[in-house]
Amino acid sequence: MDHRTAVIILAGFLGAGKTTLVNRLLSAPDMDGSAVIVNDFGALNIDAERLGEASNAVYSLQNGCICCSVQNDLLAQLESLARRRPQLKRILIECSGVSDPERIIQTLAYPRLKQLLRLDGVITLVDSSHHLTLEGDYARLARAQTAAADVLLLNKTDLASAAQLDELRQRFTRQNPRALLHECVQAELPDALWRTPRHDEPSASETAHSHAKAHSELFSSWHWQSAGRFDSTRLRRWLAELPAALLRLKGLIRLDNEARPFWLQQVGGRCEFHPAQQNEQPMHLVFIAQSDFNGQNTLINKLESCLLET
Ligand SMILES: Nc1nc2c(ncn2[C@@H]2O[C@H](COP(=O)(O)OP(=O)(O)OP(=O)(O)O)[C@@H](O)[C@H]2O)c(=O)[nH]1
Repeated sequence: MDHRTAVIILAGFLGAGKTTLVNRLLSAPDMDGSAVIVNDFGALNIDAERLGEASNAVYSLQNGCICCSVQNDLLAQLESLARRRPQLKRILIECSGVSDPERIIQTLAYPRLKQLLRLDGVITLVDSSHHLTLEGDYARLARAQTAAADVLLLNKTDLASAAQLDELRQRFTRQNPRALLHECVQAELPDALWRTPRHDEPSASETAHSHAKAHSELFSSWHWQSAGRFDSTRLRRWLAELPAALLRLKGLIRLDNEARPFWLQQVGGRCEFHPAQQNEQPMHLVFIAQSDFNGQNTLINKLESCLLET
């Protein structure tokens, strides 16, 4: 019998629904004895903050990507978790939206981790409404994410057309025929797809991939904080005019006279607010844009003009 702690890697491009899936898995009945490592590319780990509201088994790795700049931190975190908590059943690794999961598979193949951990599977989420619009290096990164998958979750089917779904099915059947394809909304994943191990032991050839381009060449990220609160009408107007080169925006905001803060989520031209738990923190937002985007100052100036006067 294999007594090593199981590891499941959750990957997928920015905003595909990884945190939505982790949230769902955290409330599954047999998730006791599981831990989640959450990586965010930005300087603030919004995903870990959001998940931390639901579970105290969440560990954060931030300010870089676990597939490259904070890969050593991942190795140390995994080793420390497995040694400190040998009774741990499972570790979920939520990659940042810019991670290449093959690099994480490579990390798990290090002998000192391999004796403690076994990789059960790579689940890659795809934003079905947005995936086909990715181009160039962004499309290549998304392709690396889907190529590494044992299970491919076509998420956000509520936002995708029948033609988009058809093209995605054909594309993935061609590109990664060994992956199980599942279509869903809000990352709804049947238990059998994540409870059943699917990944073969990583081999040397499998781990010999090279990185196409450094993340800093593709993405820029910055964060913003304020002790104030927004006028919701002005903020909504600002959100409606965000440039396409801004790939992801998320964080904690306060609106008008509302007592509770909200989690703001913006991706693929869509925006959502979800109530946050009691949170004493000031507003803070993380931005991830294409590296050639140079409108950061204008964007922030306009954002600050949405603040209520104090
Ligand atoms: N309409 C729709 N929205 C969804 C679905 N799944 C997730 N979302 C929304 O998409 C946004 C991004 O979801 P997340 O789960 O945060 O995505 P993520 O992959 O963790 O994002 P990053 O970590 O920033 O890459 C949130 O506003 C979700 O509520 C879906 O099936 N349909």
